[in-house]
Amino acid sequence: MAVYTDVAADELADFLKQYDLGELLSYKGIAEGVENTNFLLHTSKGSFILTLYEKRVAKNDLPFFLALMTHLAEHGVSCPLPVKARDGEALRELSGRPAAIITFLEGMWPRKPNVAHCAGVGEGLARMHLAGANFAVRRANALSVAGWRPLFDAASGRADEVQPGLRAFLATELDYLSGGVWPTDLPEGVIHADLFNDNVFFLGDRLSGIIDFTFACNDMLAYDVAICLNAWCFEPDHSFNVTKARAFLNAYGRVRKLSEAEQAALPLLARGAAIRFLLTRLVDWLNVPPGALVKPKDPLEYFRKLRFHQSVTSARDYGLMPSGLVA
Ligand SMILES: Nc1ncnc2c1ncn2[C@@H]1O[C@H](COP(=O)(O)OP(=O)(O)OP(=O)(O)O)[C@@H](O)[C@H]1O
Ligand SMILES: N[C@@H](CCO)C(=O)O
Repeated sequence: MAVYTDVAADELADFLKQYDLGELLSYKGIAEGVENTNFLLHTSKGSFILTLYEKRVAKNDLPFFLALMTHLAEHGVSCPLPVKARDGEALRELSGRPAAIITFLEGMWPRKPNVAHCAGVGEGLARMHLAGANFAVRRANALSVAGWRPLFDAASGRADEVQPGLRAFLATELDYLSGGVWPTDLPEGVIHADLFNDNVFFLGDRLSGIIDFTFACNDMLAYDVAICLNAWCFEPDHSFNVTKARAFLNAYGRVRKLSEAEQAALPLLARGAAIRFLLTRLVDWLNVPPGALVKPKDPLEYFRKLRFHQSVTSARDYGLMPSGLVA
């Protein structure tokens, strides 16, 4: 459970006086997520999510995230809307942390994603990419190639405690990916950058909402596709499910066609996406804050995914046909 920062009831009731959200009826820490502290609030005006932004989120970036959610919601993406306080500002401070309240979305994230969920997320991701096209604020991706080396440096000394040989494996892969192969000329835009199954809500098989924009940034759109291939198209035993990948990529391509260059870059982008999550998970695994109610995620899941992508020779291995995406 990710509650790094506790908030007392009277402190929260005081905080809510800045809003027009009625009386606080109840609140509780949310038993999911690893990055930030989240509370579910019930007030006399409805249900809301209160987020206290923690370690990996830079305060300067928060206006970007909040403005992006507002922009996307106004352009047809089902995502939370930041709630403004009476002074017109959504970004505030609580318990010494930057904090914001956002609207509550109905739905459940799929614990066992099926092919229909993968198609839903493909369509939803592409729609989000199109809706973000005219968003004017920019934020660089702090967790792209240049951001991986510091993570490696932070974790490498103890990487072999997690798995013998992991340090050397990561060093070799990092040298390869940062040695000039990483694409620089693919179409860019606003990407979610963390669209895992716990960040996509469904009602049945229908996508009902996308949450958690705290890694959103400007980067290659196809990199977001590669992140989703990693997050959605493997089975619990870590085997790649090409049926899910094909459903995901086809659904994406029906809304926004991937160019030939984007398709060709997918195996490399998928390797980059895999090492990014392997590294952040490794750092978190080795550094659980004392007393924090959080269950760190398994870094070795991404070691296995990375090994798979290293064996991929073309996007055909992801179920793509050379003639294009639309089946
Ligand atoms: N707008 C929302 N509507 C409904 N539930 C929400 C909303 N935002 C967050 N939640 C709930 O809170 C949980 C954690 O939220 P979130 O994924 O944003 O946490 P995080 O720690 O910031 O992220 P993560 O670890 O996924 O990067 C979600 O799984 C969901 O149950
Ligand atoms: N989605 C990330 C955690 C939040 O960044 C992971 O599964 O490693």
